[in-house]
Formats: sequence, C-alpha cells, structure tokens
Amino acid sequence: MGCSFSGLNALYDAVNGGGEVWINDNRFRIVRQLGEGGFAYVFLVKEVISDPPSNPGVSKKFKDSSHISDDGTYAMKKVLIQNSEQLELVKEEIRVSSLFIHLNLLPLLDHAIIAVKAGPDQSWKHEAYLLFPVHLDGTLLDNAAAMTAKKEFFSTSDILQIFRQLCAGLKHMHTFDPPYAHNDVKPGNVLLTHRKGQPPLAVLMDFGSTRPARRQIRSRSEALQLQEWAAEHVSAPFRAPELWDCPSQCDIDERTDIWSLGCTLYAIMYGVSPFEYALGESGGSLQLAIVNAQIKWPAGPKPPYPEALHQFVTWMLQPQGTVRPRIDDIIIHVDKLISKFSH
Ligand SMILES: Nc1ncnc2c1ncn2[C@@H]1O[C@H](COP(=O)(O)OP(=O)(O)OP(=O)(O)O)[C@@H](O)[C@H]1O
Repeated sequence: MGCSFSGLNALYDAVNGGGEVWINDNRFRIVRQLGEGGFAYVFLVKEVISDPPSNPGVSKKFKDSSHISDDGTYAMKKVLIQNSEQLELVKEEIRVSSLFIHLNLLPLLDHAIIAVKAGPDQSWKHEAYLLFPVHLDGTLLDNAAAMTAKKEFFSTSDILQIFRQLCAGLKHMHTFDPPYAHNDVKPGNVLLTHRKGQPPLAVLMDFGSTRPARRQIRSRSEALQLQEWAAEHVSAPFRAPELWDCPSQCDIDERTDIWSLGCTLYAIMYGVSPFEYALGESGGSLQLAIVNAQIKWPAGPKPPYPEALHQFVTWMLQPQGTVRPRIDDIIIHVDKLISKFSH
C-alpha cells in the first residue's frame, strides 16, 4: 500500500476491507471522498451505531463534544505517513488543532494514529485518522470558482461578513498565550456553509502549518531556515514578503497572517491572489511581485466593489511586517465597513 493506491482503496485495505473505519471506540462507514491534499484524503463518513453501544462513554472527548452531528455524518481525514518527520508533523497538527475552541475554527473531534504493514516489503507504516464536523457546501475557493464560472460575484455585504468571521477565528489564535499564526490562510482553507436569510458561515481549517507566531531571527542561517520552512508550509501566492526574503536580524510575528488575509480578501473578490493576478498570463517571478507588493486591480465595470475595499486590501498588504496592522485594527476597520455597506 502507499501513494500508488487511490485513497479509497488504501483505506479499504488498511481498515478491515469493509469500507468502515474505527476511530477509537466509534465506528464509521465511508460514504464518499470529499477532497484530497498533499498526503491526505478527506472522506464523508457516517457513524455506525452498534446495538447495544459497544463501549459507551469511552471515547469521551468526542462523545462530550458539542459538535455531535444530528445525522451522524462527519469529515474524516486520513493522512499517509511516509517517515518519522511526517509523523511528527501530524502529531503537531493534532496537538495544535486541539488547542482552539472557536465557532470560526474547525474543531478536531477525535483522532487515532495506527501502524499498518504496507508495501511489497510489508514494512510498518503509520496512518493518522482525524475526525471533524463536515461542511458540505465546499471551500471559499470552490464557491468563488463556481460563481466566477456563472459570471456571478459575492455581494460586498457577504464578502465583509465572511471576512469578519475569518478575523474572529484568527483573533482567537493571535491572542492565544502564546500567540499562534495559522500560516496558511487562503480561500482553499475556509469552509463555507450557506444559511437561509443569513450570510454564509465561514470556518477556517487546516492547522497543519500553524505554529507559535513569534520568532526572533538573529543570524543568516536562522533566516534561511525560516525561508525553507515557509517554502514547504505556506502557500506561495499568499506568503508574506518576510517569509520569502527574511532579514538576518528581525522579529517575525503573527502579522504574516494579516498579509495572507489581505490576499484572501482580494481573492474572494477577484478569484485569485493579487500576485497571481499581477503576473497574469505573461508569468514572471511571484516572489518579486510579492516583495515589491505589486498590486493590480482588475479593470472593467464588473464586479462593482467599492474603492474602500481596495484600500482595505492595500492596507493589509504593507510589505514591512513591523508596520502592518494587527488583527484588532483589522476588526475595527471591517466593522466600520460592515455598518457602511450592509443593509
Ligand atoms: N470538514 C470538512 N468538511 C468538508 N470538506 C472538507 C473538510 N475538511 C476538508 N475537506 C475537503 O478536503 C480538502 C483537503 O483538506 P485539507 O486542506 O485539510 O487537506 P490537506 O492535506 O491539509 O490539504 P493541503 O495539501 O491543501 O494543505 C479540502 O480542500 C476540502 O475540499
């Protein structure tokens, strides 16, 4: 077994062959695949209730959670672990995901790491299973792409309400003790749920790159180490300038996320990060466009977003991290825009 199998086969192989998986004391039936990432597959699963319950109350954390779904469906992420470094990364993702409890941050409900015999040499490999509430309306990226295809756009009011919720989730992380940076804020990491008569619910997910935010860089080698880490963990079009070209003497903080937040607000409006847009079809260096904070706005009458939103994005895309606004400043400003543009 390994990456050559489809996710579903791998899962059936790994777990007793019946399309079912146990996570600690709870049994789930796999309904379908929802998505996939680098080394992960995400499935829609439905809890199988045994009669009588096999071991009631043992998996306490999950059973006590306020996120038990009405119809027993959840999202289960299966992570294929190739080596000890990946095992440590998954353990860190599990640790960090368990820290935050906030309406706009996807909670980890339960998890299990198992060892399986795999591959032609039947060597031992690890697999991790992470259980989350499911959001079936897709990510902000999926929604923006579907709308662009239909030549539709989010209203200014919906954009501000979605953005406000992301800020609320990030504020929880940025004001944690110690403060955490999400490090991968982008439309593909925001799950949306449409609600009748209300703006969509926005939930920030994927804490695989989340780390304590504050780092003191005091040498060339520390700067290079940070750049290397960022190249692997922070999506390039949304990555802050100081993570591309880090000075040998500097203090990095959670404002790397504010840069990504600015790119995300742009992408909710125009479908791509501002720096992907700046490069256009002619190509060029993404890094150069980012460190020069080269922002271009799509021309044309549609979509008709107010200039105040453009200025808001430009404010967040301040190339110098130390003078970039903090999440509290952003929230004050977005609340003002909400009262101005929402009716
Ligand atoms: N709770 C959920 N509800 C519905 N769909 C989900 C859920 N979690 C993840 N997905 C889907 O699965 C996809 C991959 O999930 P996720 O981003 O957690 O994986 P990843 O391996 O960390 O991805 P990446 O390589 O982009 O970092 C998401 O883009 C989304 O489409």
